Amino acid sequence: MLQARDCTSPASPYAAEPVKNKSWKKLKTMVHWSPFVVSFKKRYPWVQLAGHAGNFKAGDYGKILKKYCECEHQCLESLMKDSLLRPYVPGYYGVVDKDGDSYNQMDDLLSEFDSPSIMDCKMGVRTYLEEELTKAREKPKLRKDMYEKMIAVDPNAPTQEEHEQKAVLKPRYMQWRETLSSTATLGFRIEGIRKADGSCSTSFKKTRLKEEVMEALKDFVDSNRNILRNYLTRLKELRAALEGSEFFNTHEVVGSSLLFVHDKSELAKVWMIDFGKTVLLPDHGTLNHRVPWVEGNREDGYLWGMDNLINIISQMIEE
Ligand SMILES: O=P(O)(O)O[C@H]1[C@H](O)[C@@H](OP(=O)(O)O)[C@H](OP(=O)(O)O)[C@@H](OP(=O)(O)O)[C@H]1O
Ligand SMILES: Nc1ncnc2c1ncn2[C@@H]1O[C@H](COP(=O)(O)OP(=O)(O)O)[C@@H](O)[C@H]1O
Repeated sequence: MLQARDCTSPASPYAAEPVKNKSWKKLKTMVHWSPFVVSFKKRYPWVQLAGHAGNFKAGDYGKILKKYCECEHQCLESLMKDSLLRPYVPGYYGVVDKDGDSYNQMDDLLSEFDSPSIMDCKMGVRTYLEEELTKAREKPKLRKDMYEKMIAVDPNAPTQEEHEQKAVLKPRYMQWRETLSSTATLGFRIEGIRKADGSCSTSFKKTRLKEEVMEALKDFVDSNRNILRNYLTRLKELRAALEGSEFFNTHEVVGSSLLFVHDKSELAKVWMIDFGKTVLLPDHGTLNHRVPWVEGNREDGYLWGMDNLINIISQMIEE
């Protein structure tokens, strides 16, 4: 597991000067935090565990700004009207313009915690939209960056042809990531963890087996069963809310994460985040979220992943 020294910094919503990142460039290997909290009474480092670099800035008190995405804006607006799911997503406060860019303003989920430990779990069996598959067939776009990311993990993963092209197609890369991790077999994967002691890791790309996931979760909560119990209660409540939610039943939820946050008071909560690839189904369609995906049915395996996550945590509590 990577230690804090392996995690690069800074670039934070609270940094006095934005770091000159190639914005939109992926951040995956970075966990950044900064002590430059300007708009908060209580000073705490803000952590971005995954996602696109340069995507976040500080918002009003207790709020953050995430680079505007129309899809996410629409979802968050609908979610604010979904009484069942609203408690499980960051409160949304509309679009804000800052320094020439537009942002979605939402609650900072870390603000109620004292030195929080954080985990990002990407939900579902599929991490790309069906339309990305169609696009890749109609207009194949070779991705050198994804080839580079692939060989960094496993130099033998690309095919002969991919080696020659030094590039791969996006769905191929995404599927490879799904089968390498627990996405394909458990319906969720750990993307990153930052613990209260400052240690952080995004090295879960090969965390695939149930036992490996359990090991990572155990380390995340420092073997504290009370915290696990609190997470379990929250996850079960969230699952019940999802099953009854109009929004959830009518949307394909892809690439969305559960953000786990706890602190030493044993307060432990989970929220749904990242709705950049969550889309309303056409023609009043609905999804079951548990049946296997076959191209065309748009199933995402979200609830199947949730069931597995709940079972794993239950087993950890019993053991
Ligand atoms: O995690 P790694 O292996 O770095 O791969 C990333 C993630 O899957 C991103 O999903 P997420 O944003 O949910 O983390 C995805 O962004 P999209 O959401 O745009 O599909 C990136 O696609 P590109 O942005 O096309 O590079 C892809 O390169
Ligand atoms: N509302 C929030 N409150 C606190 N942290 C957040 C919030 N939204 C996102 N984050 C942090 O930022 C990371 C990336 O968020 P995400 O929405 O997945 O970005 P992207 O769309 O760039 O993938 C998460 O793993 C989490 O650490």
